[in-house]
Amino acid sequence: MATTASEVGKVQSNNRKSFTSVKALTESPELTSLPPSYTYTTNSDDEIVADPDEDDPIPVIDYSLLVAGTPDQRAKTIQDLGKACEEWGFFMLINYSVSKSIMEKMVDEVFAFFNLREEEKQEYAGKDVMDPIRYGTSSNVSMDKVLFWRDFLKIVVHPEFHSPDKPPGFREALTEYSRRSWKLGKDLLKGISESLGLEVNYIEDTMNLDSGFQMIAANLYPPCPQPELAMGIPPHSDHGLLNLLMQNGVSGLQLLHNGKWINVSSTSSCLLVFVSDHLEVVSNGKYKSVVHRAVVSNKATRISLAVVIAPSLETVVEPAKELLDNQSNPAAYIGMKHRDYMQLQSSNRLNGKSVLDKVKI
Ligand SMILES: O=C(O)CCC(=O)C(=O)O
Ligand SMILES: [Fe+2]
Repeated sequence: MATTASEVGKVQSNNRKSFTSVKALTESPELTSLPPSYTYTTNSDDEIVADPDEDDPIPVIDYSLLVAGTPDQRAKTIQDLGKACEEWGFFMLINYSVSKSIMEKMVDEVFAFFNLREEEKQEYAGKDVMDPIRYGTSSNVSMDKVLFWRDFLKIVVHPEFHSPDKPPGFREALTEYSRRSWKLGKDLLKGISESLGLEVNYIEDTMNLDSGFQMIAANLYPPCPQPELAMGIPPHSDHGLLNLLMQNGVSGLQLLHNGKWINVSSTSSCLLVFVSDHLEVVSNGKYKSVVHRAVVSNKATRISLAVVIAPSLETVVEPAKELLDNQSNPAAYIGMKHRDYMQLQSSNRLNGKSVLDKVKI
């Protein structure tokens, strides 16, 4: 009997839950059109997709001025940081302390992981959102009504470091990139604390970043035969405080900003920084986690690599008391343990800010 496209790449290994990766699907010669299970419908008639407006460009933050600028430069950068978090929930970071070679090495190793044989990758397949290493496809296969055109690898690297054993250079690249990006995230959170009028170490201390949760999420979006009918990741906001994203020079990210989907260009020389749900909670809604999605193309394979900088799993995340006032600024979110927030997210379909809405008062 002929193998159908949906069976391609389905590998049974060690009783783990196996699945068909998008990568395996695209390598099947039968694939000429999008399988119906991947057909995603948007209200595309109502949607506006645009490049950033010249009058309202995506904010750019210079990291070197934050950590090594004059007092005036640092003060101005903190102010810009606050404005970016408030108005966009997103900014591009330039002149940061992770070298291009470390980033390129990491992207190469991520490619090498996805290029392993399907059997080898499926060793890490499925199971629970709390698993330290998780290879998967779509978003949450047991919940998704439509499958998304994306394979992923998620790895928890702090407080305990984990890494797949293959490919051979992966662990070393991941060790270096995790360490550098964690430091970067903490430096940004110092500036963000100050931009809220809080002590420089406020977020670091109250979110228990000594045992904070850091996860690296690599996304692979292979070329898609009918990209206009498919979606890489549907609209969502991220858990955690910040998400630092790099990509391999192929575009696909869009942000929801003032009711429009804004294309984020593909430059690989900057890091893209997202305000995530827990920073929205801590700031009591002053800073907004940004809704974003990833669209796909039929030309090139896109890789993006997200670093989630988040409170320790046992931290109850709630609005900073120092920012609250019973009359003028009452708490707008209930407190919730980070671990419970993650579980809640995994039991919901990705859908805009639907998880954050559950902790809104
Ligand atoms: O691939 C992208 O540009 C977005 C990835 C993303 O939103 C995520 O990993 O949470
Ligand atoms: Fe995201």
